Amino acid sequence: MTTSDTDTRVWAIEAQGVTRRFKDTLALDNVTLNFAKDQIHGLLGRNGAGKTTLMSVMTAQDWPSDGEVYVFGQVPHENEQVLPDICFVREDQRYPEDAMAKHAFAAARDAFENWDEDFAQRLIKDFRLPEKTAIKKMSRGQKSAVGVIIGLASRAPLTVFDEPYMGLDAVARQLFYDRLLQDYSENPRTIVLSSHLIDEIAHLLEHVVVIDQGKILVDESAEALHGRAVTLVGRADAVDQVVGDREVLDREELGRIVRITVLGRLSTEERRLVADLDLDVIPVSLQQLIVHMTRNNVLGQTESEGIS
Ligand SMILES: Nc1ncnc2c1ncn2[C@@H]1O[C@H](COP(=O)(O)OP(=O)(O)OP(=O)(O)O)[C@@H](O)[C@H]1O
Repeated sequence: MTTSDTDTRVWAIEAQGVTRRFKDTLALDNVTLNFAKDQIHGLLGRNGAGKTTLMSVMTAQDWPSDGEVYVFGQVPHENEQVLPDICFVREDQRYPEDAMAKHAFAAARDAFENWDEDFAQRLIKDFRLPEKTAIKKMSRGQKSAVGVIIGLASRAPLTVFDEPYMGLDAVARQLFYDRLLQDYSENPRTIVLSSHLIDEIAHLLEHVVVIDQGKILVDESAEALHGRAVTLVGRADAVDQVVGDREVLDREELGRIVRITVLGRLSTEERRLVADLDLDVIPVSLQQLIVHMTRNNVLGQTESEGIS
Protein backbone atom coordinates (compact mmCIF):
# COMPACT_ATOMS: atom_id res chain seq x y z
CA MET A 1 0.00 0.00 0.00
CA THR A 2 1.34 3.46 -0.90
CA THR A 3 1.97 5.68 2.07
CA SER A 4 2.27 9.43 1.93
CA ASP A 5 5.73 10.62 2.84
CA THR A 6 4.46 13.66 4.78
CA ASP A 7 3.64 13.50 8.46
CA THR A 8 0.75 11.07 8.89
CA ARG A 9 0.43 12.03 12.55
CA VAL A 10 -0.84 15.44 11.53
CA TRP A 11 -2.90 15.05 8.37
CA ALA A 12 -6.20 13.24 8.05
CA ILE A 13 -6.39 14.06 4.34
CA GLU A 14 -3.75 15.10 1.85
CA ALA A 15 -4.72 16.00 -1.69
CA GLN A 16 -1.84 16.52 -4.07
CA GLY A 17 -2.46 17.97 -7.52
CA VAL A 18 -5.94 16.46 -7.67
CA THR A 19 -7.80 16.99 -10.93
CA ARG A 20 -11.20 15.58 -11.82
CA ARG A 21 -12.57 15.95 -15.31
CA PHE A 22 -16.07 15.03 -16.47
CA LYS A 23 -15.96 15.18 -20.25
CA ASP A 24 -15.82 18.95 -20.88
CA THR A 25 -16.05 19.99 -17.23
CA LEU A 26 -12.97 20.50 -15.12
CA ALA A 27 -14.59 19.96 -11.70
CA LEU A 28 -11.27 19.96 -9.78
CA ASP A 29 -8.28 21.78 -11.18
CA ASN A 30 -4.96 20.68 -9.67
CA VAL A 31 -6.12 20.88 -6.05
CA THR A 32 -3.44 20.59 -3.39
CA LEU A 33 -4.45 20.92 0.25
CA ASN A 34 -4.33 19.16 3.59
CA PHE A 35 -6.92 18.66 6.30
CA ALA A 36 -5.43 18.41 9.77
CA LYS A 37 -6.51 15.59 12.06
CA ASP A 38 -9.04 16.25 14.79
CA GLN A 39 -10.34 19.55 13.53
CA ILE A 40 -13.64 20.76 12.10
CA HIS A 41 -13.08 21.95 8.55
CA GLY A 42 -15.50 23.90 6.38
CA LEU A 43 -15.54 23.30 2.64
CA LEU A 44 -17.37 26.25 1.15
CA GLY A 45 -18.09 27.52 -2.32
CA ARG A 46 -20.77 28.45 -4.80
CA ASN A 47 -23.01 26.01 -6.66
CA GLY A 48 -20.96 23.82 -8.96
CA ALA A 49 -17.68 24.93 -7.36
CA GLY A 50 -16.46 21.35 -6.91
CA LYS A 51 -17.28 20.64 -3.24
CA THR A 52 -19.10 17.34 -3.72
CA THR A 53 -16.54 16.19 -6.26
CA LEU A 54 -13.68 16.92 -3.86
CA MET A 55 -15.47 15.19 -0.99
CA SER A 56 -16.22 12.17 -3.18
CA VAL A 57 -12.60 11.86 -4.27
CA MET A 58 -11.30 12.34 -0.72
CA THR A 59 -13.61 9.67 0.67
CA ALA A 60 -12.70 7.22 -2.11
CA GLN A 61 -16.18 7.25 -3.67
CA ASP A 62 -14.72 8.62 -6.87
CA TRP A 63 -11.30 8.48 -8.52
CA PRO A 64 -9.29 11.55 -9.44
CA SER A 65 -8.42 11.92 -13.13
CA ASP A 66 -4.97 13.02 -11.95
CA GLY A 67 -3.14 13.53 -8.67
CA GLU A 68 -3.09 11.69 -5.39
CA VAL A 69 -5.20 11.50 -2.26
CA TYR A 70 -4.11 10.08 1.07
CA VAL A 71 -6.35 9.50 4.05
CA PHE A 72 -4.52 8.87 7.31
CA GLY A 73 -1.39 8.43 5.19
CA GLN A 74 -2.77 5.82 2.81
CA VAL A 75 -4.45 5.78 -0.56
CA PRO A 76 -8.07 5.22 0.54
CA HIS A 77 -9.43 3.75 -2.70
CA GLU A 78 -10.28 0.05 -2.33
CA ASN A 79 -8.29 0.07 0.91
CA GLU A 80 -9.95 -2.07 3.58
CA GLN A 81 -7.64 -0.60 6.23
CA VAL A 82 -8.82 2.96 5.72
CA LEU A 83 -12.39 2.76 4.36
CA PRO A 84 -13.96 1.70 7.69
CA ASP A 85 -12.56 4.92 9.18
CA ILE A 86 -14.46 7.10 6.71
CA CYS A 87 -18.11 8.12 6.95
CA PHE A 88 -19.42 10.22 4.05
CA VAL A 89 -22.88 11.65 4.59
CA ARG A 90 -24.38 12.98 1.38
CA GLU A 91 -27.79 14.33 0.58
CA ASP A 92 -28.38 12.05 -2.39
CA GLN A 93 -27.62 8.86 -0.42
CA ARG A 94 -29.55 5.96 -1.94
CA TYR A 95 -31.22 3.31 0.22
CA PRO A 96 -32.85 0.03 -0.77
CA GLU A 97 -36.56 0.32 -1.74
CA ASP A 98 -38.13 -0.70 1.60
CA ALA A 99 -35.28 0.24 3.91
CA MET A 100 -36.36 1.89 7.14
CA ALA A 101 -34.17 4.09 9.31
CA LYS A 102 -33.52 1.16 11.67
CA HIS A 103 -32.04 -0.82 8.75
CA ALA A 104 -29.75 2.05 7.82
CA PHE A 105 -28.66 2.36 11.45
CA ALA A 106 -28.06 -1.40 11.71
CA ALA A 107 -25.85 -1.27 8.62
CA ALA A 108 -23.93 1.69 10.09
CA ARG A 109 -23.57 -0.17 13.41
CA ASP A 110 -21.89 -3.02 11.51
CA ALA A 111 -19.74 -0.73 9.40
CA PHE A 112 -18.35 1.61 12.03
CA GLU A 113 -16.27 0.35 14.91
CA ASN A 114 -16.93 3.40 17.12
CA TRP A 115 -20.71 3.40 16.55
CA ASP A 116 -22.47 4.60 19.73
CA GLU A 117 -25.93 3.04 19.94
CA ASP A 118 -27.05 5.10 22.97
CA PHE A 119 -26.07 8.28 21.20
CA ALA A 120 -27.94 7.14 18.07
CA GLN A 121 -31.08 6.42 20.13
CA ARG A 122 -30.90 9.85 21.77
CA LEU A 123 -30.52 11.49 18.37
CA ILE A 124 -33.49 9.55 16.97
CA LYS A 125 -35.62 11.00 19.78
CA ASP A 126 -34.13 14.50 19.41
CA PHE A 127 -34.87 14.56 15.67
CA ARG A 128 -38.27 12.85 16.21
CA LEU A 129 -37.41 10.38 13.50
CA PRO A 130 -40.07 7.78 12.62
CA GLU A 131 -38.17 4.50 12.69
CA LYS A 132 -40.86 2.45 10.98
CA THR A 133 -41.37 4.57 7.88
CA ALA A 134 -39.51 3.54 4.73
CA ILE A 135 -36.74 6.09 4.15
CA LYS A 136 -38.00 6.63 0.60
CA LYS A 137 -41.34 7.81 2.02
CA MET A 138 -39.80 10.17 4.55
CA SER A 139 -39.91 13.92 4.22
CA ARG A 140 -36.78 15.62 2.94
CA GLY A 141 -35.87 16.79 6.45
CA GLN A 142 -36.40 13.32 7.91
CA LYS A 143 -34.15 11.80 5.25
CA SER A 144 -31.49 14.37 6.11
CA ALA A 145 -31.86 13.46 9.78
CA VAL A 146 -31.10 9.80 8.96
CA GLY A 147 -27.78 10.88 7.42
CA VAL A 148 -26.97 13.29 10.22
CA ILE A 149 -27.61 10.62 12.87
CA ILE A 150 -25.39 8.13 11.01
CA GLY A 151 -22.66 10.76 10.64
CA LEU A 152 -22.71 11.68 14.31
CA ALA A 153 -23.21 8.26 15.92
CA SER A 154 -20.63 6.56 13.68
CA ARG A 155 -17.86 8.59 15.36
CA ALA A 156 -15.76 7.71 12.32
CA PRO A 157 -12.22 9.15 12.55
CA LEU A 158 -13.01 11.01 9.31
CA THR A 159 -16.62 12.16 8.98
CA VAL A 160 -17.59 14.17 5.94
CA PHE A 161 -20.97 15.91 5.76
CA ASP A 162 -21.96 17.19 2.33
CA GLU A 163 -24.77 19.71 2.90
CA PRO A 164 -26.28 17.40 5.49
CA TYR A 165 -29.05 19.72 6.51
CA MET A 166 -30.91 20.30 3.26
CA GLY A 167 -34.52 20.16 4.29
CA LEU A 168 -33.83 20.30 8.03
CA ASP A 169 -35.78 23.07 9.72
CA ALA A 170 -34.04 25.73 11.82
CA VAL A 171 -34.65 23.83 15.08
CA ALA A 172 -33.24 20.57 13.66
CA ARG A 173 -30.22 22.36 12.19
CA GLN A 174 -29.46 23.96 15.54
CA LEU A 175 -29.79 20.54 17.15
CA PHE A 176 -27.27 19.16 14.67
CA TYR A 177 -24.76 21.96 15.34
CA ASP A 178 -25.15 21.60 19.12
CA ARG A 179 -24.82 17.81 19.14
CA LEU A 180 -21.88 17.93 16.73
CA LEU A 181 -19.96 20.45 18.80
CA GLN A 182 -20.69 18.72 22.09
CA ASP A 183 -19.82 15.24 20.81
CA TYR A 184 -16.73 16.49 18.98
CA SER A 185 -15.38 18.09 22.17
CA GLU A 186 -15.81 14.77 23.99
CA ASN A 187 -14.66 12.61 21.04
CA PRO A 188 -12.31 14.63 18.84
CA ARG A 189 -12.19 13.47 15.23
CA THR A 190 -11.78 14.95 11.79
CA ILE A 191 -14.96 16.53 10.46
CA VAL A 192 -15.41 18.11 7.04
CA LEU A 193 -18.62 20.09 6.53
CA SER A 194 -19.80 21.62 3.30
CA SER A 195 -22.50 24.24 3.41
CA HIS A 196 -24.13 27.19 1.78
CA LEU A 197 -25.32 28.41 5.18
CA ILE A 198 -21.92 29.83 6.03
CA ASP A 199 -22.83 32.12 8.90
CA GLU A 200 -24.78 29.30 10.55
CA ILE A 201 -21.74 27.01 10.68
CA ALA A 202 -18.99 29.66 11.00
CA HIS A 203 -18.72 29.23 14.78
CA LEU A 204 -18.07 25.49 14.36
CA LEU A 205 -15.15 25.82 11.97
CA GLU A 206 -11.47 25.72 12.84
CA HIS A 207 -10.24 25.66 9.25
CA VAL A 208 -11.89 27.09 6.16
CA VAL A 209 -11.40 25.99 2.58
CA VAL A 210 -13.14 27.90 -0.19
CA ILE A 211 -13.26 26.33 -3.61
CA ASP A 212 -14.28 28.20 -6.73
CA GLN A 213 -14.45 26.78 -10.25
CA GLY A 214 -12.44 23.75 -9.15
CA LYS A 215 -9.60 25.78 -7.63
CA ILE A 216 -8.77 26.47 -4.00
CA LEU A 217 -9.36 30.14 -3.25
CA VAL A 218 -8.92 30.08 0.53
CA ASP A 219 -7.16 27.54 2.76
CA GLU A 220 -6.75 29.18 6.16
CA SER A 221 -7.49 28.79 9.83
CA ALA A 222 -10.80 30.34 10.82
CA GLU A 223 -8.86 32.55 13.20
CA ALA A 224 -6.66 33.94 10.43
CA LEU A 225 -9.73 34.60 8.29
CA HIS A 226 -11.51 36.39 11.10
CA GLY A 227 -10.84 40.07 10.67
CA ARG A 228 -9.27 39.56 7.26
CA ALA A 229 -11.61 42.14 5.84
CA VAL A 230 -13.34 45.14 7.26
CA THR A 231 -16.08 47.49 6.08
CA LEU A 232 -15.60 51.23 6.48
CA VAL A 233 -18.54 53.60 6.28
CA GLY A 234 -18.43 57.37 6.10
CA ARG A 235 -17.70 60.35 3.91
CA ALA A 236 -16.11 59.28 0.63
CA ASP A 237 -12.96 61.41 0.94
CA ALA A 238 -12.39 60.26 4.53
CA VAL A 239 -12.94 56.57 3.73
CA ASP A 240 -10.64 56.80 0.71
CA GLN A 241 -7.94 58.24 2.95
CA VAL A 242 -7.99 55.06 5.07
CA VAL A 243 -8.48 52.66 2.16
CA GLY A 244 -5.31 53.86 0.41
CA ASP A 245 -4.12 51.17 -1.98
CA ARG A 246 -5.72 48.26 -0.14
CA GLU A 247 -7.60 45.65 -2.17
CA VAL A 248 -11.26 46.70 -2.32
CA LEU A 249 -13.73 43.82 -2.20
CA ASP A 250 -16.88 45.88 -2.41
CA ARG A 251 -17.87 49.53 -2.78
CA GLU A 252 -21.34 51.02 -2.39
CA GLU A 253 -22.11 54.69 -2.69
CA LEU A 254 -25.08 56.41 -1.11
CA GLY A 255 -24.76 60.07 -2.06
CA ARG A 256 -21.68 61.39 -0.28
CA ILE A 257 -21.50 58.38 2.01
CA VAL A 258 -19.58 55.27 0.90
CA ARG A 259 -19.41 51.80 2.29
CA ILE A 260 -16.18 50.07 1.30
CA THR A 261 -15.05 46.56 2.23
CA VAL A 262 -11.28 46.14 2.13
CA LEU A 263 -8.95 43.24 2.70
CA GLY A 264 -6.61 43.40 5.66
CA ARG A 265 -6.67 44.39 9.29
CA LEU A 266 -6.44 47.99 10.45
CA SER A 267 -3.24 48.96 12.23
CA THR A 268 -3.39 50.87 15.53
CA GLU A 269 -2.51 54.03 13.64
CA GLU A 270 -5.29 53.43 11.09
CA ARG A 271 -7.76 52.81 13.91
CA ARG A 272 -6.83 56.18 15.35
CA LEU A 273 -7.33 57.79 11.95
CA VAL A 274 -10.69 56.06 11.60
CA ALA A 275 -11.77 57.49 14.96
CA ASP A 276 -10.49 60.99 14.06
CA LEU A 277 -12.36 60.89 10.74
CA ASP A 278 -15.49 59.67 12.49
CA LEU A 279 -15.86 56.56 10.30
CA ASP A 280 -17.82 53.46 11.23
CA VAL A 281 -15.95 50.15 11.18
CA ILE A 282 -18.10 47.07 10.67
CA PRO A 283 -16.65 43.57 11.01
CA VAL A 284 -17.19 41.35 7.96
CA SER A 285 -18.78 37.98 8.57
CA LEU A 286 -17.31 34.82 7.04
CA GLN A 287 -20.28 34.64 4.68
CA GLN A 288 -19.81 38.23 3.50
CA LEU A 289 -16.09 37.69 3.06
CA ILE A 290 -16.61 34.59 0.97
CA VAL A 291 -19.36 36.19 -1.11
CA HIS A 292 -17.02 39.11 -1.86
CA MET A 293 -14.08 36.86 -2.63
CA THR A 294 -15.90 34.43 -4.89
CA ARG A 295 -17.73 37.24 -6.65
CA ASN A 296 -14.47 39.09 -7.27
CA ASN A 297 -12.81 35.88 -8.42
CA VAL A 298 -15.53 35.31 -11.01
CA LEU A 299 -15.34 38.94 -12.18
CA GLY A 300 -11.54 38.77 -12.30
CA GLN A 301 -11.59 35.65 -14.43
CA THR A 302 -14.33 36.92 -16.67
CA GLU A 303 -12.45 40.13 -17.34
CA SER A 304 -9.13 38.40 -17.93
CA GLU A 305 -10.81 36.03 -20.37
CA GLY A 306 -12.18 39.03 -22.24
CA ILE A 307 -15.82 38.13 -21.68
CA SER A 308 -17.82 41.12 -20.56
N1 LIG B 1 -20.97 12.95 -12.67
C1 LIG B 1 -20.78 14.11 -13.28
N2 LIG B 1 -20.82 14.21 -14.62
C2 LIG B 1 -20.60 15.40 -15.24
N3 LIG B 1 -20.34 16.55 -14.58
C3 LIG B 1 -20.29 16.51 -13.25
C4 LIG B 1 -20.50 15.30 -12.53
N4 LIG B 1 -20.38 15.58 -11.19
C5 LIG B 1 -20.11 16.89 -11.11
N5 LIG B 1 -20.05 17.46 -12.34
C6 LIG B 1 -19.77 18.87 -12.63
O1 LIG B 1 -18.63 19.26 -11.89
C7 LIG B 1 -18.78 20.57 -11.36
C8 LIG B 1 -18.65 20.51 -9.85
O2 LIG B 1 -19.79 19.87 -9.33
P1 LIG B 1 -19.97 19.58 -7.77
O3 LIG B 1 -21.18 18.74 -7.59
O4 LIG B 1 -18.70 19.06 -7.21
O5 LIG B 1 -20.22 21.07 -7.20
P2 LIG B 1 -20.69 21.54 -5.75
O6 LIG B 1 -19.71 22.58 -5.32
O7 LIG B 1 -20.87 20.38 -4.85
O8 LIG B 1 -22.06 22.24 -6.10
P3 LIG B 1 -23.44 22.40 -5.24
O9 LIG B 1 -23.13 23.35 -4.13
O10 LIG B 1 -24.36 23.01 -6.24
O11 LIG B 1 -23.85 21.05 -4.78
C9 LIG B 1 -20.12 21.06 -11.85
O12 LIG B 1 -19.92 21.84 -13.00
C10 LIG B 1 -20.88 19.79 -12.18
O13 LIG B 1 -21.81 20.02 -13.21
